[in-house]
Amino acid sequence: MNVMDPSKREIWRRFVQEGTLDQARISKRIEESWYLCRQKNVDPYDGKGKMFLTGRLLLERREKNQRLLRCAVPILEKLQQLFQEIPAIFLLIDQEGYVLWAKGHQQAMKKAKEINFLEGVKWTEEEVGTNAIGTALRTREPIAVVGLDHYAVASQQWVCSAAPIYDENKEFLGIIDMSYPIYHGLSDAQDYVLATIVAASYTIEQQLRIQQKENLLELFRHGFQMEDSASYSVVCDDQENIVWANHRLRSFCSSIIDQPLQQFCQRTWKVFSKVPIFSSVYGHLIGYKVTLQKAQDEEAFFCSLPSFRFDGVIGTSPSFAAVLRSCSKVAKTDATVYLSGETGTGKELIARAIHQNSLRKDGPFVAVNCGAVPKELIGSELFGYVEGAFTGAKRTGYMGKFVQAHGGTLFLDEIGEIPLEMQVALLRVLQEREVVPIGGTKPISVDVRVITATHRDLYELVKEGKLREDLFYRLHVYPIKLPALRERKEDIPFFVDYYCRKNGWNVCLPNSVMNLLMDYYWPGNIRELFNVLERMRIEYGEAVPPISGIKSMLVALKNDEKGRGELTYREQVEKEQMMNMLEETKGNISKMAELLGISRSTCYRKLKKYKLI
Ligand SMILES: Nc1ncnc2c1ncn2[C@@H]1O[C@H](COP(=O)(O)OP(=O)(O)OP(=O)(O)O)[C@@H](O)[C@H]1O
Repeated sequence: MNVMDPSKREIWRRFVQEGTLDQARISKRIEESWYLCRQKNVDPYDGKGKMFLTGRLLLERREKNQRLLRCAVPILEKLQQLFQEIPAIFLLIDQEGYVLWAKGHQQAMKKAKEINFLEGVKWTEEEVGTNAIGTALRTREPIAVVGLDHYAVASQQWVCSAAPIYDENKEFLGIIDMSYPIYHGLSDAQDYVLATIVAASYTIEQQLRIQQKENLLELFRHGFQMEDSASYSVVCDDQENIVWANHRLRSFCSSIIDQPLQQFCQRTWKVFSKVPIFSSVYGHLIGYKVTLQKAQDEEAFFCSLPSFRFDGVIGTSPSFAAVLRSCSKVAKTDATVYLSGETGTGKELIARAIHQNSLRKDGPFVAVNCGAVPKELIGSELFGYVEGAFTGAKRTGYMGKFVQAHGGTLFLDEIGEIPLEMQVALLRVLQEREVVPIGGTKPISVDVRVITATHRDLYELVKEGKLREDLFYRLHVYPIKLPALRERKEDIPFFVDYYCRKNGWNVCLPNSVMNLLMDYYWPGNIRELFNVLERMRIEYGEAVPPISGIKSMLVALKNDEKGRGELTYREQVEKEQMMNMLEETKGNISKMAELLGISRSTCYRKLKKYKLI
């Protein structure tokens, strides 16, 4: 049918004025659309665009459709060049009918402006009546709408051809359109124009597929770099669908690929870090590198202990879960707790957790490392002294740790280091709940819960004659044994995650490094593990640490440890103190001796003994 066919105007007039339609003279698609427009109360005498997106909203919509724009715009621009003699415009429309992009011949753009056929306008059947864009949007089929096929007068001077675009998953993305005001040079050319538009939409779809494959390859490349990561790592596309998962995660869950990240995580996993990945060719966002953490075990554990709070790593080991279970039971009571466990296993942290979960939580928590206090001062440190009690005593006297802890908890670490003569006094305080400061006569009542700890077996100390048996029974009321780190190796990755999170260390530790950490003996336990991680952080920053470097770090540590093994606990504490002083005074021995309150020659002797000079 000729675009100018005058009989068509009569068909249209009779439909909009009298409601009758000569169906033989009009295509099925147009007929269907006209009825729809009438049902939706579209004004046939208007049809100009009315619904616009403002600048920011349009930008957001373009952002959302950037993938489509990136593939379609170069092809539409190519078409425009090919048709440059013709006063036409080319448009890209999103899934909801908003014009994302429009460009064309100046003359056609001017005419389009008169009917608000511009970027940002909503060009659907409901808004402007039957038109190629709106009808293709509804039917998802290519269509040419010519002159009086348009339901509303505003577009009746136009010939428009539109075709839908689908992505690789057959999902509808939008429409491309070529429109021109009725033009004699192109009469009856609408079929050819439509064919061109359909071919262009096919080319865009191919381009989308190619880019999708390129992006996927790039995402995989990022994934392969994390294959050996000791953490649980995934790579997602820009829509946050998982496209790749590392070996460690795949060994947990085999059907992870293609799942939306959020759906996969649910309550079992937590996102630990999420780093965007940009295309190396076009620079746009193509996905994310995501590190996950297991949430399930901690959550499951807390479900069974809803009221116990522990601000540290729990992990998945049954041995530590048992420790926390005991803590949650005893925390509610006032019983004296005895914590045993090697150095650095978290005894102090557990003592604090018991305090924080007890009724005394608003009172003080006072910790004393009995092994670090000179033997002759332990009495005054614990029980205090009155003014002028001994030479060198403070003029004001000193409130001992028992009194300081009144209403709260006193944590006596390395209780085995308390000299025997002081143990009698300690026993009395524990029995009477009163302290008499050194040099004083008046007892002071103290309401203190006592938690003690040693890194040695308490009963061995009794057998060796270093601990009074009666004191042993006073202290050994509720014993809790903390497992060594080597007995809870499965928790090491959780400690590593915890350390990284706490220190903002964004590193990808390969499996080989994590295996080394898990195989090490860890005589210094958690404290030592954190020290090693600290060294790794200083040495390698966010670069992947080489296995050889970590190996030699651990060998050096082992050698250090051998030397330390020959020292008593007190000597170890002293050595550590001297090392710190040496650093603080920058090797000035006179100053060091002065600070330590010992003679220069004693200082020399001790430095030699500990092989520090
Ligand atoms: N479960 C845990 N989660 C996080 N950090 C922990 C945990 N357990 C221990 N740590 C950390 O390890 C280090 C050693 O812990 P802590 O001082 O409590 O051990 P300890 O057994 O009392 O050591 P020592 O016997 O040498 O006094 C501390 O930095 C502590 O914060």
